[in-house]
Amino acid sequence: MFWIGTSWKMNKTRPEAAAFVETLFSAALPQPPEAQLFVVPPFTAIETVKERAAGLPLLIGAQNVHAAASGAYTGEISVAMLAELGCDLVEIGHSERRALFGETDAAVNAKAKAILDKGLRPLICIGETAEERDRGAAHQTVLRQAELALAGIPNAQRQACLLAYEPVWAIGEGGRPATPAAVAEVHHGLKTAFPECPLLYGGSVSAENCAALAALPDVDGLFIGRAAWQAEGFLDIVTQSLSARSRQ
Ligand SMILES: O=C(CO)[C@H](O)COP(=O)(O)O
Repeated sequence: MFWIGTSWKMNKTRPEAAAFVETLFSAALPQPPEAQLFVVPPFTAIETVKERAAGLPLLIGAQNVHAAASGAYTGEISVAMLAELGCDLVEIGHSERRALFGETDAAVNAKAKAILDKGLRPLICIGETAEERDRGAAHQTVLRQAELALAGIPNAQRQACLLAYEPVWAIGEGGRPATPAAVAEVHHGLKTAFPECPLLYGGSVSAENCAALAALPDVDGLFIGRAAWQAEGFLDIVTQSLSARSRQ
């Protein structure tokens, strides 16, 4: 199955989220087992997306969670609260959360376990910085991050864990897209070490490079930011990626 999703980061009001979903109804969306589509709205739009997307083959995620079940954690949200909203998956370990909000590998591991305990899927982001790549430590960095994120999680449960390789230098406006060759190399190493986990690529995925990335043998999905924030862009990438895979 090929996974294709987008995180909206801190973008979209509820009307904007509803409009995105409305556009998806005008397309014939692929379904499992061919593909699994997902969107990861900000917390405030999750319920809107869930309600408006009823009947669509679309999973809904959240962008963060606290590992504790409840308690005095002002500003935080538990897995049970996300499950109650109908979330299917929770993104953790994104480089922006690691760099801007101090999310550690230990926190990612605790969150992954809490997410799995409630029957949701963790979407675990990993990726090396430009400095780590330049000194030849890209493989070592992502293998360490994945190992720490999955520590103590048995193989049977790892199948529910999505890994997203997102090199930090490839993310966002200032990012430079990773070449398919660079993605293939890192994905091969990760797939060899963690064969149970579906492995997605993210970081400047676009209409221009999605087909080449989707065609790579160790890429089980694409995790898209800016290029999929408009529904038309998302649908274009879905169509191109799946037809690239069908040509393999
Ligand atoms: O999280 C991401 C995908 O949703 C990632 O940060 C990539 O963002 P993009 O570079 O804007 O595609």
